[in-house]
Amino acid sequence: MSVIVVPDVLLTLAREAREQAYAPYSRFLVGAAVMTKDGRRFSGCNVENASYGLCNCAERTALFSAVAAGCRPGDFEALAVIGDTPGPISPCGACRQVMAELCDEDMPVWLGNLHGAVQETTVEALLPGSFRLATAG
Ligand SMILES: O=c1ccn([C@H]2C[C@H](O)[C@@H](CO)O2)c(=O)[nH]1
Repeated sequence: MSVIVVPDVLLTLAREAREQAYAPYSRFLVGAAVMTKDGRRFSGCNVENASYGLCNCAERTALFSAVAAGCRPGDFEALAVIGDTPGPISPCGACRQVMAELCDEDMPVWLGNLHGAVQETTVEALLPGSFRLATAG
């Protein structure tokens, strides 16, 4: 079964998740939301730490929540991300690699900001030639 997902639904979820961000160090709040092909939705925010390298981005929080609920590569339909950026937010390299592992290459990714900007891209466009192991999947 596959569902039709529109950007607005996921961007709204991402915006709501952003309100939960724990970002006392950067003060840069980010929200993300992912929808599965069978219609389940998972959201996430960035979670920072005094040991800065442990900070987790909103995109990975959302995707890892989905995996913790049983989702696996191939299960995802779309992802949305929102941050307070002048233009559409640009996911970091680590999150692009995680998307490449878990999501289909042609899966839509909607990148927004608080002012209504929305850029549609894909997992492959965000990270061409991502690292893969033959054993994954
Ligand atoms: O796409 C992005 C970019 C940054 N951050 C977080 C990481 C860190 O907590 C803060 C500043 O980089 O924003 C995200 O969650 N997603």
